[in-house]
Amino acid sequence: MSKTVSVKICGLRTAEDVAVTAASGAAYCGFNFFARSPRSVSLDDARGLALEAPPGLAKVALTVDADDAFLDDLVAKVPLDMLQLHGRETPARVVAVKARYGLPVMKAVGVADASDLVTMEPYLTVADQILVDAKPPKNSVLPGGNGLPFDWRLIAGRRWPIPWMLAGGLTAQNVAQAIAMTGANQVDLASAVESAPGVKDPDLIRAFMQAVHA
Ligand SMILES: O=C(O)c1ccccc1N[C@@H]1O[C@H](COP(=O)(O)O)[C@@H](O)[C@H]1O
Repeated sequence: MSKTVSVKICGLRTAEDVAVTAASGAAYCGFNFFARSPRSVSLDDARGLALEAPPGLAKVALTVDADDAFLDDLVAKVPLDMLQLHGRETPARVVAVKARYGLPVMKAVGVADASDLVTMEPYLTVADQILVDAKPPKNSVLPGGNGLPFDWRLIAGRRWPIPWMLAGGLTAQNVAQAIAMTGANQVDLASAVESAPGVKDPDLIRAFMQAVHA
C-alpha cells in the first residue's frame, strides 16, 4: 500500500509560486526571512503572499537566529501556521519562542554524522517538529538551502517521537529513494524546484510532486 507523504516547498517569493505550490498538492509553503538567502522575502511581501495562500496550505516562516524584535514584527504582520528555526537556536530558545508566539515550532538540525543525531535529542522534547536537514558545507553562507543531501543511511530505520521532515538536496530524481531509505512521511526542499537561485519553476515543482506521489 502506498503511503501519503507531505511536501513543503520552501523559499516562495511570488504569487505564482504560492498558487503552483498549492495546486500541486503541497501541504506546506515556506517563506524565507534569512536576508542573505536568494530566497528571502520582506515582511510586507510575505504578508501579501500569505494572505493569498488557500486554506489547507500551511504557511511556515523560516528564520535564522532571529531575535524577539524581528519575530514580534513577523508574527504581527504575516499570518502563519508554523515557525521554522534554522539557526543555532538552543532548546531553551525553542521553548521561549513557542511560549511567546503560541505557534508550533519546527527546529532544523543539520546532519553530517552520527554525532548530529545526539545533538538533535534535546529538541525532541521541546519542538513540535524536527527538520532533519543536511549540515551546510563549511564555506557556505547559507545554513540550509544548499541543495546537498546527507548520507541517508545515518537515519535509516530511525524513528522519533515527534513529526519530522527530511530535507537537503532532495530532487525529483532522488526523493523516492530518500523516502524508501529513511521512512520519511514529510519532505522539504528549495533548490531543486528552481531554474535559478530564488526563482521557482512551476514545471519542476509539478515534477517533484509527481515523483513523491508516484
Ligand atoms: O533555502 C535557503 O536559502 C535557506 C537559507 C537559510 C536556512 C535554510 C534554508 N533552506 C532550508 O533548507 C531546506 C533544504 O534546502 P535544499 O532543498 O537543499 O535547497 C529548505 O527546504 C529550507 O527549509
